[in-house]
Amino acid sequence: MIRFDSVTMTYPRTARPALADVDVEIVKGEFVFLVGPSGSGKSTFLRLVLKEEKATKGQVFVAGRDVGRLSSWKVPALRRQIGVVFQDFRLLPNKTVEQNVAFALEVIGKPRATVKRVVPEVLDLVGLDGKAGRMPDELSGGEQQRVAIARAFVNRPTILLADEPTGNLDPATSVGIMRLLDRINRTGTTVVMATHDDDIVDQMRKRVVELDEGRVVRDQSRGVYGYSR
Ligand SMILES: Nc1ncnc2c1ncn2[C@@H]1O[C@H](COP(=O)(O)OP(=O)(O)OP(=O)(O)O)[C@@H](O)[C@H]1O
Repeated sequence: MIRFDSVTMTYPRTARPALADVDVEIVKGEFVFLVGPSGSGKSTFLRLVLKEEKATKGQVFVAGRDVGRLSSWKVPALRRQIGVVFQDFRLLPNKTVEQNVAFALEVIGKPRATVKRVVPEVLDLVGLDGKAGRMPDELSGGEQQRVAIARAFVNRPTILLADEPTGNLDPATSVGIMRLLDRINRTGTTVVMATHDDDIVDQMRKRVVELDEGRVVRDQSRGVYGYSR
């Protein structure tokens, strides 16, 4: 589903590569934690999957396509297959919960009848039925993250990328968010999550890929967080 073949990525005007000779293969339906110190390259890895950055050397394959060779007009179709969740939720503040989720479908031209049908389904899935009419600032952090996950998942992407999704949440709320990501993973969605949350990684026992200064230093199935931060 995602394959990095000897990928090196160096940002302009920097000396050290953000990713150096990375080889990783993630198959359909896997759940993978990306761990490593700040600046080790986790976000850069996710940006390469989305083609927000381009590999300096090597190849990145997503859903069977070499994204480096993908023409720019095909990038929206690539991104439609990928849901993304961030630490800071990134909801539209002046839209309701329901409108935030619906908007993700409207911008890709889904018919109104489809939007009407699937938005309540996904709000139910993330445990937010009854909150459809609320504004984001009327929700707790955990609820806001559920909206963000609903928005990322409403189009049923094949891949869900999460960049520190529990970074702003307390431990109990984080556990709820992880249960939800696990449930989404069990529907067959490949999940890749960058995190500093050692408790969560240790509890979930999923595959762990550890980066250090842009290199993969560990790739462990049913892994643990494994280093002190
Ligand atoms: N836009 C950019 N321009 C130049 N250098 C960058 C840019 N973005 C990231 N970097 C550098 O690339 C390296 C990897 O950064 P990245 O954000 O991928 O790390 P990270 O593991 O996600 O860190 P964190 O845990 O703090 O989010 C760092 O040295 C960082 O300074």
